[in-house]
Amino acid sequence: MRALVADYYLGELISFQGISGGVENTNYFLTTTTGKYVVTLFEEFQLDEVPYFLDVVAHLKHKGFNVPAALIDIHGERLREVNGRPTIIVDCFPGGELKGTDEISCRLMGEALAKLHIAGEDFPVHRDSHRGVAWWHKTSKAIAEELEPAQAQLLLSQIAEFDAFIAEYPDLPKTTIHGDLFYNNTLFENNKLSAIIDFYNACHSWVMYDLAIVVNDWCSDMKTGELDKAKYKALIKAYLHEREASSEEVLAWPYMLKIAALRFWLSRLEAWHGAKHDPERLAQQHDPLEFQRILEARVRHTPNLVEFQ
Ligand SMILES: Nc1ncnc2c1ncn2[C@@H]1O[C@H](COP(=O)(O)OP(=O)(O)OP(=O)(O)O)[C@@H](O)[C@H]1O
Ligand SMILES: N[C@@H](CCO)C(=O)O
Repeated sequence: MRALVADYYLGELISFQGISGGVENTNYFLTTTTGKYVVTLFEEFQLDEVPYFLDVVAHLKHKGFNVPAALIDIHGERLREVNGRPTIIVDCFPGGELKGTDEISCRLMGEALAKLHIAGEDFPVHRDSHRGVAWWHKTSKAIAEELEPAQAQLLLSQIAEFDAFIAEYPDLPKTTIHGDLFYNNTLFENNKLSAIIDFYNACHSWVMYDLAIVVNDWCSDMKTGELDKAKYKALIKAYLHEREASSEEVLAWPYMLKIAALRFWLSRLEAWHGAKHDPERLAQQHDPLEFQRILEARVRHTPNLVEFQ
């Protein structure tokens, strides 16, 4: 860490500490004589895959968003390799993670998300998600064999339903999306949204899909999967105030809520199965059942998008 810090304009190393909680990357809080930073070692990407994500963040920062752009080292580079992993250093933002969501934070998130979607429209690189359509086709087939018959049927039938829908609407609006904007990827300070972090699932995809990812995490009761109507209303109303939905997007909404729930059910199942022989890693995994319950709840009932417009 001392050698890494010496290659930046960050003064002297004072201390560093691993951040627990994340499941995709290795992160450290870093304190130097010039301030506080976060070091991220990417565990899932090769060096040449990372610049896309750094460019997305730089684009949004340029447009005024509080997002963690990679710092430049003394060689003029923003991306390095440490222990064989692509590595960056970013500013540490003030504020903290929410313990849970409420109507006020949902309203702030809805407004910020719409602005983020508009700002992402002119980002020139259109990269598909590494956990998008091709990934969920392949992974669902492999995972289905490990599931109970009813679970496998839910997984495969929902993908088939989404495929049939999307084939009818090939021009559904897309933008540069965050792709993983759970409330633990935001920071709040004095009841204000102070930063959006962890853009490493960003991609070019459906706008409504990203909104559905956010709604499923921010507005669901994790024990039952059901939507909290007040949070849902606050988030959707604030979003639609900033960015209107087209008639096709309104039609797509129920499908997007279900496929967004399925995507996280599947990634959690994949991670869980990958870690099942390693108790330490298994204990760190997010619970796949939470997103199975959300998917089941959206299959039982999908709310209307426009009733608050
Ligand atoms: N720039 C930052 N400023 C302040 N805190 C940060 C910053 N980056 C990360 N953190 C803290 O570190 C935690 C983990 O970071 P991050 O979400 O990027 O890791 P991750 O491994 O991708 O996590 P997950 O996979 O669970 O989303 C965040 O929840 C946040 O509390
Ligand atoms: N937000 C993801 C983990 C990181 O991508 C989840 O809760 O499954």
